[in-house]
This record gives sequence, C-alpha cells and structure tokens, in this order.
Amino acid sequence: MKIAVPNKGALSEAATQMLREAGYRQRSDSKELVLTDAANHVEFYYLRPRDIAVYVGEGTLDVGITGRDMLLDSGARADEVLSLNFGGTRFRFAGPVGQGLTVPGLAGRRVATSYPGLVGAYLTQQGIEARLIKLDGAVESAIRLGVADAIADVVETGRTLQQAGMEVFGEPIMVSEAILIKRAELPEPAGLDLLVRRLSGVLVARNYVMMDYDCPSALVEQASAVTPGLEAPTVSPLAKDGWMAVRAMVPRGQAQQVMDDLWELGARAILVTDIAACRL
Ligand SMILES: Nc1ncnc2c1ncn2[C@@H]1O[C@H](COP(=O)(O)OP(=O)(O)OP(=O)(O)O)[C@@H](O)[C@H]1O
Ligand SMILES: O=P(O)(O)OC[C@H]1O[C@H](OP(=O)(O)OP(=O)(O)O)[C@H](O)[C@@H]1O
Ligand SMILES: [Mg+2]
Repeated sequence: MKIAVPNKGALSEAATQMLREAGYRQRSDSKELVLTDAANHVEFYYLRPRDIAVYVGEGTLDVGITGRDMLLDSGARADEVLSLNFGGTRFRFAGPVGQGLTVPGLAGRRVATSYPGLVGAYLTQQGIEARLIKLDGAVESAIRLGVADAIADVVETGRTLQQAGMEVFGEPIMVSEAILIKRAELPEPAGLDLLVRRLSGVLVARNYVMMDYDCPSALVEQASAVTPGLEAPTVSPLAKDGWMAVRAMVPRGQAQQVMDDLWELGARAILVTDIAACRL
C-alpha cells in the first residue's frame, strides 16, 4: 500500500508521530521523500498536504493524510475514511475590525483566499456572487495591501487575524481536522483495514485511560454506572470478603471527575494508567 503523508506544514509532525505510534517506520530526515516499511508492506510518500488529495483522487497513491478543508478545496475524487483528531481548525471569513462585514454583504466584492474551490462552492451555495482572489498564503495582508475587501482562511488560535487587526464574521465555512482519505469509486486498497485498525488503536490509547478500583460488592452496580467502560466493566472478586475489583476504560478528560465520583460512592484504591496501544 502506498500512503501519502504531509511533508511539511501544520499537519506534518503530528501525522508522522501518529504513524510511529501505530507501529510504522517513519523518516528520520525531513529531506527523504519516500520511505519503505518492508515489515508492514507499506511505502510512505512525503508530499504537500494540498497535493495529497490529488494523488489519492487520481489513484496513484492508495491513501493519504490531509486536512478535510484541503480535500474539499481540491475537488478530488477521494473519500474521508477516518478523522484523526489533530490539526483542528475552522475555515472563516474575516475582515478589518469594526467594519461589520456580513456574508450577504460580500456580493460584488473581492474575497482573497488560498482555498478558492472551498470558498467558491460555499458562496455559490449561499447564492452570493463575489470575486475570488487566489493567493498562496499570508492572505491576512490582502486587504491592507488593497487587493481584497475580505478574506477567507484557516483559523486555529485566531492570533494571526488579531495581529492583522481583523475579525471573523459569518458562520464558519467549515470545521476541519486531519483525516485519512482513500480514492473514491475504486475497490478498497488491500491493507486499508489494518491501517485503520492501527490508527484507531492510537486514537483510543490517546483518548482513554484504564481505571482500576476496589469497590464494596453492594455498590458495584452503582459504580458500574459511573464507569460503564466501552461494553461493560470487568468485575472480579477481591481476596477480601464483600469487596470487588473493577476495571474499565474511561475518557481521559473525565478521569479526575470519575475518580472523585467513585470515591464519594465508597470505592478505594482508585488507580489510573495509560493505555499504550489497543485493538478494540
Ligand atoms: N495552525 C494552522 N495553520 C494552518 N493550517 C492548519 C493549522 N492547524 C491545522 N491546519 C490544517 O493544516 C492544513 C494546511 O496545512 P499547511 O499550512 O501545511 O498548508 P499550506 O498552507 O498549503 O502550506 P504552507 O503553509 O507550508 O505554505 C489545513 O488542512 C489546515 O486546516
Ligand atoms: O489562527 P492561527 O493560529 O493564527 O493560525 C492560522 C494561520 O496559520 C495559517 O498560516 P500558515 O502558517 O500556514 O502560513 P500561510 O498563510 O503562508 O499558509 C493560516 O493560513 C492562518 O494564517
Ligand atoms: Mg499554511
């Protein structure tokens, strides 16, 4: 299987890191453009995220990691297989602070963007005719430099907009994150199942912790409601009369609250451990 990975930019490091955690070899030199992982029967191609949808859409590469916004912008014949829970952004309109621009107000005006496919489709869908000015980057400067009246761009923290004296307006055009894509319409590439299982395993290991605790037998039912796990908690007898040992996966972000709730209920010896890897 041939897998496309962003070679630089916002998604590159996190994508490489995720593949490493999923047990794949990754390049050690950022100048390497192709890397073969013979043990896993895959080849990695390091490409610009914008181009990845094109390669996958044309069927020259089997799957790839890119941004959802870039997939949509490219119009490539590729489908989203799995969202990867990093590279989260919003795609927004923005204009100079205090001008009170609105989306309907863009009719007949100039909108600068590096994503003309995405923005054009959105404006058409909204029934608004505006002139798109295609720029490669640093779009935030377009208004000050007089080539546009508004911009549409990726916003993560909003710091770039703030620095440029701009504010967002209108609803988000889209919510994006890094995704795994495959070619549309063609048969599924061999090995995709395995890749998806491995990446899903990384997502679960990142997002969940394992929680163990001791619980009076009479309270196991109530405690199980606090820690239902994915299917059901594992409950086994403790070598102490009237007590059980309970084990369940818990969303990482809820772990502290769940521990407090269990303690209140009467559970003791509550332990949290990381999950290094898993197949569910
Ligand atoms: N802070 C961020 N800034 C820009 N894009 C981000 C950010 N975080 C995640 N992304 C996502 O990364 C993708 C854009 O990647 P990248 O910035 O590498 O592309 P590019 O702008 O074409 O390349 P470059 O900036 O190197 O010219 C989009 O899918 C975008 O949503
Ligand atoms: O909301 P923020 O956290 O400030 O991030 C968003 C900014 O980052 C991206 O630019 P990038 O660094 O990719 O440069 P580019 O404009 O040249 O693509 C994007 O185009 C915005 O300018
Ligand atoms: Mg960029």
